[in-house]
Amino acid sequence: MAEPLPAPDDTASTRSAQEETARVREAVGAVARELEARGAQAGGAAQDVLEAQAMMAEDPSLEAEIDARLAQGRTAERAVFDAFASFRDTLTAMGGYLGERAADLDDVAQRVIARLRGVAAPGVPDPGHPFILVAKDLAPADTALLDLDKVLALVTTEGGPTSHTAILAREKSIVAVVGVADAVRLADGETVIVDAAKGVVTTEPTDDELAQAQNRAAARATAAAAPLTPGALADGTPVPLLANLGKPEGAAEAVALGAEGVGLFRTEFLFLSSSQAPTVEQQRAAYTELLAAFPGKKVVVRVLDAGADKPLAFLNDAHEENPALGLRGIRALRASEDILREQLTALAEADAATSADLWVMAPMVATVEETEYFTALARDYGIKTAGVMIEVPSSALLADRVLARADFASIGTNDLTQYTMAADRLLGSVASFQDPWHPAVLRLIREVGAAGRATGKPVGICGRGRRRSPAGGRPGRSGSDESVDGSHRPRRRARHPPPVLPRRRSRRGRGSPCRERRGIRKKRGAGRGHPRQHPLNKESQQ
Ligand SMILES: C=C(OP(=O)(O)O)C(=O)O
Ligand SMILES: [Mg+2]
Repeated sequence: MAEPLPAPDDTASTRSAQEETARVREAVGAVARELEARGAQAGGAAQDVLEAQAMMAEDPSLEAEIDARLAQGRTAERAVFDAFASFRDTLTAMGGYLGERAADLDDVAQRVIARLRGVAAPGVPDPGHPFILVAKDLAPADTALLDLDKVLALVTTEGGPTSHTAILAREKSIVAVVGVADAVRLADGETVIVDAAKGVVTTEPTDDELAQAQNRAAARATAAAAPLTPGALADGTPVPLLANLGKPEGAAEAVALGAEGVGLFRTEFLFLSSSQAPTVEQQRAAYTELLAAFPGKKVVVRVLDAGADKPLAFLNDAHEENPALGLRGIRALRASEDILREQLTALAEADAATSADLWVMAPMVATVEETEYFTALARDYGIKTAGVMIEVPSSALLADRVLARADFASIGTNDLTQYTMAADRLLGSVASFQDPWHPAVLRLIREVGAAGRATGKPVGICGRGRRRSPAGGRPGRSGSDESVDGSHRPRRRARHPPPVLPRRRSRRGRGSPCRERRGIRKKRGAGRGHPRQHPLNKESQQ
């Protein structure tokens, strides 16, 4: 990636405001179309991200900001530069997920300015051989179309867990470690090992370390190419690998990757992209498509989990200071029971039309009483297997009593960690607390496991925390309910919000090769300048 373009001079334009406006419109339109085209080429989450960037480029508020500057006699380049910078500051001040969108805005501005100047937009360099790309951050448009034969791994000095670089790297299984501030000291041509599983970049590796890294990468490549077998622990204990899906379209890929069923199907996608609840018919069609892909297999569907990171105006438009502690999940559904009843109707109808083994569960259940409420209602609608998610410490602590009423439980480690550690899962500044391997979280999980054993009820795990064990990214080796699909990445919901008045969005898609805010091992003072490439061996993900 080339250096960012120099800031345009702040001198008065020699063109008329109308001429400059026309130039800006042309450049912005061209950049937006190019981003859309790149998105269409990349598909998946990248498409959503790039379409969101295209929307950013053409945001009316931004246009007004640019026009105001043009009216003051600024050049098109300077007006774009300043208007985008002002938007960037707004987003940065908001922090967290939105703060991390600021980098996306920079990329759009750079592209528009490059267009206005008639030069190429900054992009990924091509040194003509495989290399490790070290950059401040990478534009989604570049991450989405990275040539993975050339780019062995990616290290960024900026960006957090919810940066688009991180999200897209996960989707493309790019070995990546983001937020490594010390990486500015890496020098061109230096050999390093990028270990995304540990989140560590090792400089000056010894021959032994290099050999070990190469062996691990080779072992993972072999595992990835091995025939699919049912999920099992190393000692042979069977643990079915169940997919984690956010749309029925992900089912075919999950099956191809060895999914033995579905451990979590998030139904939000049907709701979050529209201003009103989908009809029973629409829902039935979606659920039928999903269930039809898994004949005879277990498919766990979660009823709508709205609120907090997945706001739904038609369900709850009240302002809440702490939405994660507010009317969300089963609480919100209970307050709008007709929506829950319709969803259960559609699920029961889809179940009747297919031969999958449908299990239905409620999100954010905090009490025994809520368990009773949901399971009774679900059974009224003919749902044969009704359970709850354990993602609030109270239900983990009462798991024996919860499981006495439910047919099964599924531990949602994302929220269970958030609530146990009192750390907003969307907030980059407390991301280090979002560790499902924390002993406090593990203790709660042990409670639930013990309750499952005592009651003879199945207990699964459907959160997507950081995996520690090397699973080779191969579903059949994972031995857990980890996702093999990842369709609940950013594209899991409506289009990305424009930069003004954005909506909070959840981040998902963890358990990936990408690691955040990690360090450099064996630092050494090397020259500055970025980005740099490092021909080297690739240390693969977990
Ligand atoms: C699976 C979970 O639910 P979500 O991530 O959708 O909140 C969880 O909380 O672990
Ligand atoms: Mg949850």
